[in-house]
Amino acid sequence: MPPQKYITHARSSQKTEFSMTAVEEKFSLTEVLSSFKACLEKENQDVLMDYYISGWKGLVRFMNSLGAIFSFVSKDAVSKIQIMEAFRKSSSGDQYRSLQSMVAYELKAKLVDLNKRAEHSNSGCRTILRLHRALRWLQLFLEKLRTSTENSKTSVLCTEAYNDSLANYHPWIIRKTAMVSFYALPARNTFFEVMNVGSIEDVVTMLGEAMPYVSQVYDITQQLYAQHNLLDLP
Ligand SMILES: CCCCCCCC/C=C\CCCCCCCC(=O)N[C@@H](COP(=O)(O)O)[C@H](O)/C=C/CCCCCCCCCCCCC
Repeated sequence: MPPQKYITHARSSQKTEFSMTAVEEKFSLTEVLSSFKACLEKENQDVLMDYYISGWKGLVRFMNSLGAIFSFVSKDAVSKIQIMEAFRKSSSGDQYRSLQSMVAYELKAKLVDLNKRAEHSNSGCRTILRLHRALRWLQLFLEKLRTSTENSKTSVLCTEAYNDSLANYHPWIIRKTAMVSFYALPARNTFFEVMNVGSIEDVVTMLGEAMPYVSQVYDITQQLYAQHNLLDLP
């Protein structure tokens, strides 16, 4: 259950195209981020796959509401989500209950291509690594938004977050395409509106409360992958 303060204030009179789409789809960033809190199993700090996937699905819904220009990004995220859902539904689904159980299972069964993509080109470990890197971008971007000022440009915040995270893993052509698409991002105030959380102050409060959970999921995953030398999977 999301914490009490995470109350969504559905807005009835949004004016922009971005806002209308988000309202129609009932997107609330609060709910999406609460999936990342739910990921964390209390007893042993395992990261639960179903909530992890659910968090990503919510983010993709949000991204789709930003317009077709971001479809190249959401298509890639969707295909990775689908790979993980297929593993979860497969006969080995229980092994994919958490990121920890997935790593243990795939490594033991030699289901991960460690040096070159070959027989197991879409392993769970590799697929989650791509989403994990993107989670770092999200963490940086939302923190920048949280601490931004009225004059901050979302395209600049997004570019900075991208350059400090995902860009390090993308070839030139993807980096250029991503940079161009960032200019199409809505302005800061519109962004805050489409989050569907409430006033700017409410958004800042919500992000301050929710981001530590996203960071915890990121840190635990990073440690897990580092421990097993999986941070550079091809
Ligand atoms: C109100 C604030 C809320 C923000 C919500 C943001 C919603 C974000 C949703 C999804 C984030 C992007 C997920 C992208 C996954 C990228 C994984 C990746 O790196 N894939 C590449 C490598 O995969 P393989 O080829 O090795 O299988 C792949 O090549 C990438 C292709 C697509 C380009 C990705 C560009 C990433 C830009 C990220 C910024 C998105 C900006 C959206 C702004 C809201």
